[in-house]
Amino acid sequence: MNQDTKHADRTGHGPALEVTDLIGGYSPRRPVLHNLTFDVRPGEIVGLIGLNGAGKSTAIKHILGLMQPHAGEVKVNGAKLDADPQRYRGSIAYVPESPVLFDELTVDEHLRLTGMAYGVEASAFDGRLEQLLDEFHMRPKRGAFAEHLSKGMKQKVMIMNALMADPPLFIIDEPFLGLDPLGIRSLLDRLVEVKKAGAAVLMSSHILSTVETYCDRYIVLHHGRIAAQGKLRDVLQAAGMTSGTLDEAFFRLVSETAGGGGMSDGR
Ligand SMILES: Nc1ncnc2c1ncn2[C@@H]1O[C@H](COP(=O)(O)OP(=O)(O)OP(=O)(O)O)[C@@H](O)[C@H]1O
Repeated sequence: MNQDTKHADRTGHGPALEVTDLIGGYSPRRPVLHNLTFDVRPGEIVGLIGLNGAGKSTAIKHILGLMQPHAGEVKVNGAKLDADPQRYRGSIAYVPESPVLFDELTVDEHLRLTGMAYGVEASAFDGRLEQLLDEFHMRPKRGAFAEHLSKGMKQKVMIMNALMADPPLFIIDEPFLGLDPLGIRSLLDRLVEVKKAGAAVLMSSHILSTVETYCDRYIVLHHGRIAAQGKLRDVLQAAGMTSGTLDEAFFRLVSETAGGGGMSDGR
């Protein structure tokens, strides 16, 4: 199958991720997320941005199915978690902010485990493994136990696992922490590739210049609400600006004294 149509065929024509009126948080009496509605479609990278404590990780935990919505719903690849957990979970690869690896497994073994968990065919596995080892400069470490890797190398293994799984939806939380400049470049190059191949990517990051350059749309979370979403012009408009950078618009939106926090649902 042609790379360009592969993910689109797997996901049909609907969004890879659909979040509707999501209210959520850690206690039903004190919701952290208030009526979040957004989607991520095949072939796009969407940036999720917000200050510390805005609710980005909480939103991601709801999307991953680690937390139950108080109200509203999340669909991945057209499926709700309770209705079709296999399709839901099998459609997501998640790269967390802090790497989570098995200390006693090697780099190769992690990738093999991921390949098996996501049903990667043996014929595709070897090619992907060799390519990832080269792209992330991890060939010399392929036999090393995870506990003997540096912090950035551990993060690279998490990213390589996600790329090995090659799912319709990538959820990536602050991926640049700890990565060296070559690692950041490799990741960004690959995100552009997977997007072109029809995957959907939701990426949370505080590096707004990179988010602006690489993301097709943005979601600005502020105090658990969507303060703006859409393309740069939509975010600028929500911030009361007609031109400027994402960074400038973001600053206006989240700075209480500047009268930020206006709502917009532009696409
Ligand atoms: N385990 C938890 N139990 C209770 N409240 C939590 C828990 N984790 C986070 N919170 C609260 O939820 C709110 C949103 O936090 P969240 O971790 O989603 O923010 P974030 O946007 O990911 O921030 P950061 O940029 O710092 O990672 C904060 O008020 C935080 O204190």
